[in-house]
Amino acid sequence: MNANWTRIFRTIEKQERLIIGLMSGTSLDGLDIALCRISGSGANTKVQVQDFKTISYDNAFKAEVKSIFSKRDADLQMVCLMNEKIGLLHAEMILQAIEAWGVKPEDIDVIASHGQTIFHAPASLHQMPNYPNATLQIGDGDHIAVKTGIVTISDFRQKHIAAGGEGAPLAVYGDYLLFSEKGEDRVMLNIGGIANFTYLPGDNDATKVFSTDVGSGNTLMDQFVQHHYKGLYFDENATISSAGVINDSLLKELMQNDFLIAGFPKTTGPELFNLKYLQAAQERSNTTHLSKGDVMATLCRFSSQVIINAINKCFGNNLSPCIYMSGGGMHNPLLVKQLKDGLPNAKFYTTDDLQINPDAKEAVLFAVLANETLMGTAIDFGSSTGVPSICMGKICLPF
Ligand SMILES: Nc1ncnc2c1ncn2[C@@H]1O[C@H](COP(=O)(O)OP(=O)(O)OP(=O)(O)O)[C@@H](O)[C@H]1O
Ligand SMILES: CC(=O)N[C@H]1[C@@H]2OC[C@@H](O2)[C@@H](O)[C@@H]1O[C@H](C)C(=O)O
Repeated sequence: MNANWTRIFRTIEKQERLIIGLMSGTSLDGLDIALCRISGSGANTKVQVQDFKTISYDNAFKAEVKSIFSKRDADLQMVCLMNEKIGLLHAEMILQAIEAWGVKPEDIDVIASHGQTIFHAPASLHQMPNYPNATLQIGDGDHIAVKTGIVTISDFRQKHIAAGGEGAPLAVYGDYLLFSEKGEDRVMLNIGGIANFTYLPGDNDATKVFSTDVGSGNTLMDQFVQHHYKGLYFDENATISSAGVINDSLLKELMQNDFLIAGFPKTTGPELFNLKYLQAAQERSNTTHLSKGDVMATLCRFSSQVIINAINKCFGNNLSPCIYMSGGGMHNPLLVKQLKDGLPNAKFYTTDDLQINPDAKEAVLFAVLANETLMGTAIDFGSSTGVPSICMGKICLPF
């Protein structure tokens, strides 16, 4: 038998597995690396985050990824080259992180690699008859496995599509396994480039659980800042947006999109929410003359309003869910204030209150998905929620 399988069987038999979860999201800021101790599986999963680090991408690399990111006319050779380059870079970053933590590669059982999404095209977005839901993550897992010598599970989203989903959000699985709590209606709200949430009903009924994207979290604000403010990558602490004035006409036009009124679950990306989307809304509302600060103030309000509307739609205005935030947008004070003002009945927390560092949460969820790939059994999420009962990921062997 190939010795890789002996190793995988030993991993499966262990009481506790050391799994590295990786996430590199739509913000393209860097690679999140979470070293997780995971025991059990399914509803008995226990995770302890032993170490966490985000290793930033340098500007030249960000520019390379941006040249092919969510672009319909991307250079195909560059896509091909970047598939290898991202895999190699992620492997180097993992080795750098574990060296800093004093951990040896042979102590790690598995790496769970999300890769870098470069295009997300659910049927609702591409609107091409006779083509399925589609999504593409690059940064090949074999490079990570070979360079680190660690079994790597990668490319989680394809199985979700094969089983009838849109390839996202995958947070639903880990959120359900780690954070469901009897007696408490929970919303696990992640404000990354795209904002999404998982609904966890207090009766723990898996058939009611779902996860959905709601719209732009930070991506429109980030894109606007990067385009108009030389040298800035995002609106740190909402300095720019706080100084601007919300323009109601522009806000109203930003809210006019079929995606925002479609039912749950649904997914999207910067393929929809981009500077062209903003430009079209500005033209429709005659606000192309608006100051940069006022545009930023309006974009921040747009992000908070789509989140508020989606949570209200899920709970009705009178219910009082507990909202556990994660993702970079929870560090934006203006956005969070608007959420709190707009959802006065909700109680706000962060996943820190559930012992998971909010910046690490998505990387941890991929570690949990890899644990399920090895150990899990199907969970019945019912037929109505768009959450297929499956294990995901491709196993890449080191030799
Ligand atoms: N102090 C801060 N003030 C304002 N915004 C912030 C702050 N810190 C982080 N952010 C926002 O968070 C973003 C990074 O978020 P995050 O790392 O969660 O994104 P991501 O993982 O790439 O997204 P996704 O979940 O869509 O894949 C930054 O680009 C910025 O917009
Ligand atoms: C296709 C893709 O990469 N989608 C990401 C993105 O970032 C946030 C949102 O859009 C979410 O749908 C998803 O990531 C998280 C981790 C998910 O699948 O749950």
